[in-house]
Amino acid sequence: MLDTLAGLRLRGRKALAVLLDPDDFEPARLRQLLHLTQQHPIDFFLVGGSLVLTEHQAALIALLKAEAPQVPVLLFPSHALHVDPSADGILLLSLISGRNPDFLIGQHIVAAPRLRQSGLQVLPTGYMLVDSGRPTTASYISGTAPLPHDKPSIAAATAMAGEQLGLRLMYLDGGSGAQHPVSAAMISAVRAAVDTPLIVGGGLNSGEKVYAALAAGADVVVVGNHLERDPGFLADAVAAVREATIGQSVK
Ligand SMILES: CC(C)=CCC/C(C)=C/CC/C(C)=C/CC/C(C)=C/COP(=O)(O)OP(=O)(O)O
Ligand SMILES: O=P(O)(O)OC[C@@H](O)CO
Ligand SMILES: [Mg+2]
Repeated sequence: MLDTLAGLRLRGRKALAVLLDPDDFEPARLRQLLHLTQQHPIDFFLVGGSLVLTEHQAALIALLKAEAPQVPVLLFPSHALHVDPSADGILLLSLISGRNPDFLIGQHIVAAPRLRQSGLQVLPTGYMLVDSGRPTTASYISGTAPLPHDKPSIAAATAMAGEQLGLRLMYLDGGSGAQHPVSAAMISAVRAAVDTPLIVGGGLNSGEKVYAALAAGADVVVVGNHLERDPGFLADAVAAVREATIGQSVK
């Protein structure tokens, strides 16, 4: 999976990941979305939420595997308890924008033996929360301050340090339902600072915002909340990803 992501970047091919929150799992609505992905294909499912209060994660993954077996499912965990061997891989997040040891290394120690046993592909990911205009669940739950929105150079140095420590992907996240997505200036500063694939998400609720994140240097964009509310957004997001891929190849 890491090679697939690195390959996307080398070929200038942009990718779309759809985030599904187990706590919002409604099988009928999910089937409708999965049906739409046949017309508008996506690259990955991310499964996770800042809390995961319900027991729906396994059922959600089972439904994805049954109805869209060709799309890889990556866990996007907020806690060691969320390791589930029925997915294909896991974004093993280290919250490098924060200074909470539990989310830098603590949860990882608790998860390590089960993770090894699970056979999941591990994708070591430098996870950076970025201020998006209001407190987000992820920053509240992790007890960390996000990176300042208007300081691309801090984000770039943070990503650089993450890469030097061996992390293989970087994820800039404005947080679920962000008021302002991560800025183009910050995305391009991080893009210039590291060679890893770059994932960007949070508040991408229009085709224009998806395109802008990709044009600034994201390799993968994540859409969650807005798609849960309006499945019709899938067509716009897929079109924006295709356009950004074409834009990349004519550069
Ligand atoms: C080591 C393992 C297996 C887990 C720890 C993983 C770490 C360090 C997580 C970083 C901190 C954190 C709370 C991340 C949240 C990531 C996530 C799943 C975001 C999506 O959830 P939201 O959409 O923000 O929340 P809602 O549930 O409110 O929609
Ligand atoms: O739900 P949205 O705002 O699309 O954000 C997706 C993801 O990046 C949040 O962690
Ligand atoms: Mg959510």
